[in-house]
Amino acid sequence: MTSTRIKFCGLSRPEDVAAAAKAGAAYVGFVFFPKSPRNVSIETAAELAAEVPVGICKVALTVNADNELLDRITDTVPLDMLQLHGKETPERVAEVKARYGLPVMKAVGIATEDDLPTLETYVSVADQILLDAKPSPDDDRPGGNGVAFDWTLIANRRWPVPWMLAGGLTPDNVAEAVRLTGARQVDLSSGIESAPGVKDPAKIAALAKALA
Ligand SMILES: O=C(O)c1ccccc1N[C@@H]1O[C@H](COP(=O)(O)O)[C@@H](O)[C@H]1O
Repeated sequence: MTSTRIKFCGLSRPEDVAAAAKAGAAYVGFVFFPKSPRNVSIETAAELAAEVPVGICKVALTVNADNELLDRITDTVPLDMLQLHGKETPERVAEVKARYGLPVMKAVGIATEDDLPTLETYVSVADQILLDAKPSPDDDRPGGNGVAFDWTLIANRRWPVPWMLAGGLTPDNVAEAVRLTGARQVDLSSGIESAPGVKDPAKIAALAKALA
């Protein structure tokens, strides 16, 4: 069993949940963002969440969600964490955390050294931070694009809250990413798919093997 904690994100079918659990998932993520090929309805997410074994953290990923959407999600889906993957400010992160009483993970896009100070603005309000590749202006979603950032930018950097590495990770590159960055947690979505939005059980198993 790997010591690296894995988040399998963008699950949309019961068999995805089963494959992630079998591979030793620490977290599973459900995407609530209509522009994503991984978008699930609140009802589907509730059904999937009910299948998640005890001990695996169930995460709802939203992008600039308002309270009305977050109310509906949290009223219906049994969750353990909220992942904010948009342009939410530190004040909004604090507001969401207080309103829902759930741990919050804030995603921050990284492209160059200049993006690193942004991380510091969230460490006092977020329970975890997630370092993802910064989307390009042409991307119609802020994550799940299968793009990696330059991992050497964060080699030997540490933050006072738990953090997760994301962006373009695959079974083929995840071990090197962990070695270079020292990440103890990784988050994958498109790298474990056979087509956009379709999780591949063989890639999920290969990912776990790559970190074993
Ligand atoms: O997965 C999506 O479609 C998505 C949509 C909007 C925001 C974030 C999204 N995914 C998250 O992005 C990172 C990196 O994904 P990938 O492995 O490069 O495909 C990860 O945290 C996903 O959960």
